[in-house]
Amino acid sequence: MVNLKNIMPPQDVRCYRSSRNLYFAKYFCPEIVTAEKLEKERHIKTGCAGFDHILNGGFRVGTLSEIYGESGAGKTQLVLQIAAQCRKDGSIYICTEDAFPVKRFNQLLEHHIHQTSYSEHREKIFIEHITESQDLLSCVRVRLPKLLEQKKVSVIIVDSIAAPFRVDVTNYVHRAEELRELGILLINIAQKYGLAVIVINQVTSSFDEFDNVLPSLGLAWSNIVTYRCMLKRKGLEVNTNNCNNVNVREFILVFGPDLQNKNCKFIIDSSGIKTI
Ligand SMILES: Nc1ncnc2c1ncn2[C@@H]1O[C@H](COP(=O)(O)OP(=O)(O)OP(=O)(O)O)[C@@H](O)[C@H]1O
Repeated sequence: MVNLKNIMPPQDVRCYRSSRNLYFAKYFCPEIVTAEKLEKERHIKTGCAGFDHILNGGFRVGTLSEIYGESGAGKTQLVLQIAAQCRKDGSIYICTEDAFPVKRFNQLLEHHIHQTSYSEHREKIFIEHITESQDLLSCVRVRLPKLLEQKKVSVIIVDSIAAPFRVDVTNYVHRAEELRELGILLINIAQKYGLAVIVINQVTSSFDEFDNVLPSLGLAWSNIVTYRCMLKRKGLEVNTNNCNNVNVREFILVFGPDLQNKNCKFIIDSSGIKTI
């Protein structure tokens, strides 16, 4: 596994940072995502057939997807599984809360990757640990483009996007501006390098009319997200196969420009996520 901190900024990005106007011209004009364009794009599989079916093949390359849900709903499990089954190209995993869960990732690799390519695959995941919003922005502005010029990567995961922006928020306008810049930078990267960006978001203490928890970071962030999925804990249900109680969860596609709102139930075991 490779630490992103060792990667130096590219010359052109350093120039753009010194000139605010040029910087805005380069990074704040993302291409418009049309339905025709989406149709041609590749998908990053989730490693779970039921989820891929709802997402019409997986998370789309060139877009920014969000997975949100309460604690223990399985958000980290899902993104680890996505990183574990990206066999051909690498993945970038940015942790903003806990350390990267190596044990869980290795457990998933054993199920998704053949033993012979196990160590080779471990070399293809680039891990960064960032806790401050400014550090996250600087990583996305500078280190990610540098790395992506050198390595083929198919997915960037941020676990979670909320943590660096939830500490000591006093200036909400400034936070909204930072989130907007971050979102646009990530979408530009997704389109330029042909990869999918998947971020985990936490929930607020508010509920919608159906008693579902709401994602944090507000409207400023919601407007940037292309696909939004929710994971939900449903509680214990009897498994008809072995008559034991299993912890059932639900995957819900909340919105996507070209997809219907659908949902499915799933469980988590050592091999990962399975729809039921
Ligand atoms: N190997 C495993 N076998 C069975 N269940 C597992 C396994 N690994 C994880 N789980 C289940 O997944 C749940 C945790 O999922 P995960 O950490 O992905 O949740 P999360 O939504 O990311 O939570 P948080 O927001 O607190 O990080 C655990 O409560 C556990 O029930």
